Amino acid sequence: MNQGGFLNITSEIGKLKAVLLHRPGRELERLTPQYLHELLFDDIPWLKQMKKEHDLFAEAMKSRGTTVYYYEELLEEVLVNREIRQSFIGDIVYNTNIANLELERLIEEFLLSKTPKEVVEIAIAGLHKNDLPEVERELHLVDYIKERHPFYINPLPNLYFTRDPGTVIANGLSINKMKTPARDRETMFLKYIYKHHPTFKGSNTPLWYDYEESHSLEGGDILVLSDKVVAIGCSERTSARGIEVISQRILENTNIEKVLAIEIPFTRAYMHLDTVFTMVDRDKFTIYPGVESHVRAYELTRGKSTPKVKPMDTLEGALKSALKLPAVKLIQSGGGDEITAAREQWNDSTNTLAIAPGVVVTYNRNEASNETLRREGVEVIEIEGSELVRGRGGPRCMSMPLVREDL
Ligand SMILES: NC(=O)NCCC[C@H](N)C(=O)O
Repeated sequence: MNQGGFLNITSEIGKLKAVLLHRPGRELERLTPQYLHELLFDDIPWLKQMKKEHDLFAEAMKSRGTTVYYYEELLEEVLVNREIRQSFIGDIVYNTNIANLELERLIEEFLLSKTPKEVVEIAIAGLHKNDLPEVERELHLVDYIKERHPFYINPLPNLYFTRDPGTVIANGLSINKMKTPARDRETMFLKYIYKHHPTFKGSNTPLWYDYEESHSLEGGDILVLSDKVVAIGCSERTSARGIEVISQRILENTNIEKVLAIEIPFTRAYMHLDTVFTMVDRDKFTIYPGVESHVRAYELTRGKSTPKVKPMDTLEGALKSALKLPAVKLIQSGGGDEITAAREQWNDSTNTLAIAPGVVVTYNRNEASNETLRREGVEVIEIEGSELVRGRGGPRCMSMPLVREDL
């Protein structure tokens, strides 16, 4: 069924051929202590170092044959067309909640005077109130009340976690519905790329989910385990109904026969399934031991209008049965020490990115977890992540695979 189109993801571990990234930019320099929580950060990274680390991350993939695409370049190419640019600017302004038509018009005019590159930059880094040229206008109540908020357009510091707004499943794309307002606008960019970029558009690229739907679904929760099985975490960010809706669609329209819904504790430290559990080889997974006993798995199969649900006894049993494997290995992160495991999980030890079967990219700081993976026969490519990690995501979070070789 996977024919035509550019996108193809039929596993978590097939050789990675193309990936979508975002190189951290000026949006990170707009984080202040006051807005950290709202913008889903716990700390303020150093951008210059972050960029170096991100470039080395991209290089690690390129040197193994992966083509790297960047959000800002694709968007810029799309926005060269004036009509599309106008519509994009209209959508950005509409989504700002400025609630003042005159001001909205001024911002729209300001953005229309910018080049496609500048528009992309503002769309991602935000528009500080000081950046809009002063014009005489009557002040409305909303101007006074919202006066202290520094931005007309909020920055999107989480965009470098490209995993979350979009997910390729089989030959189609899910443009996800983000749970929090801080990340809402990220998904709109993907819609423009999907609709208008020559590499991505095409009638044979189905859309499995749309950000305009009502139930949250984030990419960090979606793991394409094989051409027949997808796992979706039910988490702080991804709703049970969102899982049902997308599952029924992929069960009806692809070769996928089962979706494993994996319930994890709803808490910030484990915001998505991939912060505690990732696939590293055909029958190997890494898992944060602190979460193992709290995880519940449900097997979903195609139903009439919504999937049939079967609760499973254990995660291990559910994986074995769905993947039709005689055994699976759950590799515990942290090298068997409870404190080390918790510390390293906070720094994304279990957020591995497989770039081929049994070959993963991880942060070098998670020494015990990396060592454990190696002992289990996994090749570990370490990258520096002292600044990148401050946004609370690892190599898997920072990548949106577009094309993998089938296994
Ligand atoms: N897949 C992931 O777990 N992504 C990490 C997202 C971190 C970001 N600061 C967030 O809270 O959404």
